Formats: sequence, C-alpha cells, structure tokens
Amino acid sequence: MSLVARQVAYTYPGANGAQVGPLDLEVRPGAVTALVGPSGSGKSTLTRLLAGLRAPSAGEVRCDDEPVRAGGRLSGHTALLTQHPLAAADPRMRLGDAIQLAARLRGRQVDAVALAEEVGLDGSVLDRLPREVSGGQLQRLLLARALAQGPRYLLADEATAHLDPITSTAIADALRRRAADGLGILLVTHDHALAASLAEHRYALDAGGRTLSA
Ligand SMILES: Nc1ncnc2c1ncn2[C@@H]1O[C@H](COP(=O)(O)OP(=O)(O)OP(=O)(O)O)[C@@H](O)[C@H]1O
Repeated sequence: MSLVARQVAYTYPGANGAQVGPLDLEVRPGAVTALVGPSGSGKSTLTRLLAGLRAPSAGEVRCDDEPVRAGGRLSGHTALLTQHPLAAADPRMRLGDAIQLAARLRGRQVDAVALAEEVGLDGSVLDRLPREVSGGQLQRLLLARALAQGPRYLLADEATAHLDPITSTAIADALRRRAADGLGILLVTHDHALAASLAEHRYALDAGGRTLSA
C-alpha cells in the first residue's frame, strides 16, 4: 500500500523533450517522504501527476494498488497543499466554512476548531476571510482544510516556504504527528534542513527533472 509513480514522465504541450522523468517514486503511509530539487526541476509537476490533476505522458501513478486516473480533480485519497495559498482559497468563503465544505465533499464531518488548534491556531480565525488572515495563518488553515478531507496521502508543495520559524515549526509538528498516525506525506521543499528533520525517505530531482536519486 502506497502512492507510487512508475516510470512517470510529463511533457508540457508544445515543449521539447520531457520536463519531468521518466522516474519512479513512492510515498509510503505513516511516513514523510521528501522531494527536493532546484527551481524548475519539476517537483510541482510531479506532485500534480501524483495527485491525479494531470495525466502522465508516460508511465503510471497508482494509489494503494489502484490506478490514478487523471481527470482534472484530486484523486479521492489524496489532498494537496499548494505553494500558492491565496490562489488556493476561495476569497469569498470564510475559512471555517471552507474547511467544512472540503470535508463534506468527501462525505466527512469534522471539528474545524480542533483542526485549527492542531495547526497551532485559535478557532476565532475560522470566522475570517482569506484576506483577513496573515500568509502564515492562511497556509496553516489550508493545511487544516487538507486534513479535513481525511486523505491517506498529503502532497505538501512548499508548505513552509516564506514562513517564519514559529509557523514553519507549527506546520512541521502537525505533519510529524499526522505521519505518526498513518498519513503518507510527500514534502516538496527547498529546505534541506526541514527535509532532514522530518523525512524518513528522500528523493532528489536534478535540474533537468530527469534523474531521481533516492
Ligand atoms: N503550465 C506549464 N506550461 C509549460 N511549462 C511549464 C508549465 N508549468 C511548469 N512548466 C515548466 O516545467 C518545468 C518544471 O516546473 P515545476 O513548476 O514542476 O518545477 P519546480 O521544481 O516545482 O519549481 P519551483 O521549485 O520553482 O516551484 C519548468 O521548466 C517549468 O518552466
């Protein structure tokens, strides 16, 4: 049981040659797996393939032995935390409502206050709109929203980028606890210290996105 990419490659339409891959990668349940690599090496592209948001040009993604069929929507067992928090949040929806909606769409009910507290925030922020919280608070609330979906795998693309150390630590602590409870986490990061402190497994993409070292 794991989220795996097998000989996966992706070429953007109109681009010459493969942007990413072919490569193999495995995200195991109950562990943090780090994906590191220079800017433009293809980390976000690979994350979207694993999430089922894009179909690979070659190879296959499987989630717990089932093929992930890309249909422009997240595969049901996966949650995605993107590196652009404002773009990921509905500007008109209060953050508590966004968390509840994310849960309902997966047939779940959650305690939004408990989720906010899990990521180190007071429940009072749930009444606010995305523009009414700080960038670090928004990133933590989007982690709470991702957890509300009850995923088996969380793909966290630069979840702690540009955040202060206290916020980064709150996110890292939440990820560590969730991994201990069984969640499989892919931590996409430029932060080698964070990867070293959190991840049991590590993959490194080269600048061309073609070679992956484990
Ligand atoms: N929509 C797109 N159309 C065409 N090319 C793209 C598109 N998105 C990304 N690329 C290209 O694909 C390659 C991989 O990009 P990607 O965003 O996956 O890299 P990354 O490792 O996540 O980078 P960063 O660390 O800067 O976020 C880059 O050369 C990028 O310019």
